[in-house]
Amino acid sequence: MTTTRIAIAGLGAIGRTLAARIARGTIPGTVLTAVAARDEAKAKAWLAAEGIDVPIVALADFPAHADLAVECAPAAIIEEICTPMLTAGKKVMVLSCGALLPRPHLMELAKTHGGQIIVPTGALLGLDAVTAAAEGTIHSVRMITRKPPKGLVGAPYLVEKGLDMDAVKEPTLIFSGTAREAAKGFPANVNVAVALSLAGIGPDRTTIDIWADPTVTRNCHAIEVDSDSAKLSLAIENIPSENPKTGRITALSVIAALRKLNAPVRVGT
Ligand SMILES: NC(=O)C1=CN([C@@H]2O[C@H](COP(=O)(O)OP(=O)(O)OC[C@H]3O[C@@H](n4cnc5c(N)ncnc54)[C@H](O)[C@@H]3O)[C@@H](O)[C@H]2O)C=CC1
Ligand SMILES: O=C([O-])CC(=O)C(=O)O
Repeated sequence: MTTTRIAIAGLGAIGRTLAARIARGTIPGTVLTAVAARDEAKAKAWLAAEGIDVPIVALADFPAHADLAVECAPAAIIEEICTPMLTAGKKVMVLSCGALLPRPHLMELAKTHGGQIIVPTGALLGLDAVTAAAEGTIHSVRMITRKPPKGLVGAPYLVEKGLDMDAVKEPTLIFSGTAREAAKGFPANVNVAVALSLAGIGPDRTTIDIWADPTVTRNCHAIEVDSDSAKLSLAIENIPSENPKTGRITALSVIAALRKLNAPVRVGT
């Protein structure tokens, strides 16, 4: 079996789950060869406590260590992670996929050097069926997201509009627009809408309503797709991880995607 050397950028809610699983050897065909962290001392202590023996390296040095980097860091540093790997013709699995929209040059870089940007299903569902439907004609894609107000705190859109999530006492529609606009206003909250748009009809035709809803404890996403091959009605209720903005299933989606890389049997598109 081929072995893919993996580097992880960001040891937060997603990165730590992922690092522990790969290092334990539970994903055949993968080996953890490097990590990058903002706080090196904290990362070193965590790696030691977990018994993970892997170097902490600069993002620029990832290509020397890995075939594939998993980006699970703040959206703002996507360039620092993707540029060296893609220039070296390597692969990057991107969780902060909303940050790809204003940076089409990263996709060009992948094309020019024979690298690849992989956007996993992440905290969503149904991208298999949406990509299949996109091979025919999709008429519309609509998403409705409901999150507990604390899962939205800090979003630039809320800051700009002066919306206080502590003051929300009943379900409140706080945003309605395209996936592209949502990615700008909520870069750490609705990467899922961008993944959906990239699978289907693009960020300017995919629409999303975002509700701050104190009656829910999970991050809930509902999707309606109308196409010439199928009508899809999908829903997922994500249990938040230690990061209230991020569903627990996100790291598991990355693990499932990594397992498929070199598996002798591969299920799903
Ligand atoms: N595509 C999807 O379905 C989903 C995407 N996400 C996105 O994935 C990303 C990661 O999410 P979480 O793990 O929950 O975030 P997190 O905030 O728990 O972890 C991010 C980590 O990156 C580290 N970091 C910051 N600057 C760094 C640097 N220069 N180099 C290396 N590490 C650095 C931080 O110290 C932190 O440990 C976020 O952008 C989030 O919005 C989250 C959930 C679903
Ligand atoms: O976990 C979720 O429900 C979705 C999320 O944070 C994102 O799309 O960035």
